[in-house]
Amino acid sequence: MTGPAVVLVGPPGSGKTTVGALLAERLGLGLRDTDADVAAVAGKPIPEIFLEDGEPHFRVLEAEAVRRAVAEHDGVLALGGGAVLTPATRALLTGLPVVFLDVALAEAVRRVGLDVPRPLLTINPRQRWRALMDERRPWYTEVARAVVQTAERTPDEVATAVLDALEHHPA
Ligand SMILES: Nc1ncnc2c1ncn2[C@@H]1O[C@H](COP(=O)(O)OP(=O)(O)O)[C@@H](O)[C@H]1O
Ligand SMILES: O=C(O)C1=C[C@@H](OP(=O)(O)O)[C@@H](O)[C@H](O)C1
Ligand SMILES: [Mg+2]
Repeated sequence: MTGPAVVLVGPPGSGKTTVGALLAERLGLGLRDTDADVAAVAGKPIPEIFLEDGEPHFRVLEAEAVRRAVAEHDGVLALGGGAVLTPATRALLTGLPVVFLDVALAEAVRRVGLDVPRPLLTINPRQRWRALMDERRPWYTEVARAVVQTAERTPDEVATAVLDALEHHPA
C-alpha cells in the first residue's frame, strides 16, 4: 500500500472530478472521488444529504470517506471542494502528492453556474462564492505540493500540467 498517486483539491468547478478521470486513464490507475463514496454510504445524492441531514453531517461522512480512501486507494483521488475545511483531513494530506487546481471565481461560475455547490449557495450566490473561495484558498495552498492554473486550459492540458507539476515537486 503506497497511498494515492495524485490527490486533487480545489474549489467546485476547478475540474477535480473531470481531470481526475483523465489522469486515472492516462496512468492506468483507478479513480476515487470522495463525493461518490459519501453518496454511496449515505444512500442518497449529496444535495439530499445537505438538505435532510445538514452540512455538518455531510462533513463527517466526507472526512471518513477521505480517511478510507487515503488508507485504501493507490490511484487518483479527487476530493470534494470543501474537504479541506476539516482539520483531520488536512492533517491526513500531509506528505501526499496533493495538487491544487486553481480557478478564478468568474470561470468557476461559467463552468458550474451560480448554484454550485447547490446546497451551500441559495441566498446571494455570487457573494457566497466569493466568501467560499476566500475562506478556502489558504487551506488549498497549505495542503498542496503544487498549484496548477486551470484557466484557458482544457481538462487534458490540466492533466498534463498536474503530472509536470508533480515531477517538479517530488516528495
Ligand atoms: N479546464 C476546464 N475547462 C473548461 N471546463 C472545465 C474544465 N475542467 C472542468 N470543466 C467543466 O467544469 C464542470 C465542473 O467540473 P468538475 O470536474 O465536476 O469539477 P469539480 O469536481 O472540481 O467540482 C464540468 O462541466 C466540467 O466539464
Ligand atoms: O465545495 C463544497 O463544499 C462542495 C463541493 C462538492 O464537490 P466538488 O468540489 O467536486 O464540486 C461537494 O462535495 C459538495 O456539494 C460540497
Ligand atoms: Mg468533483
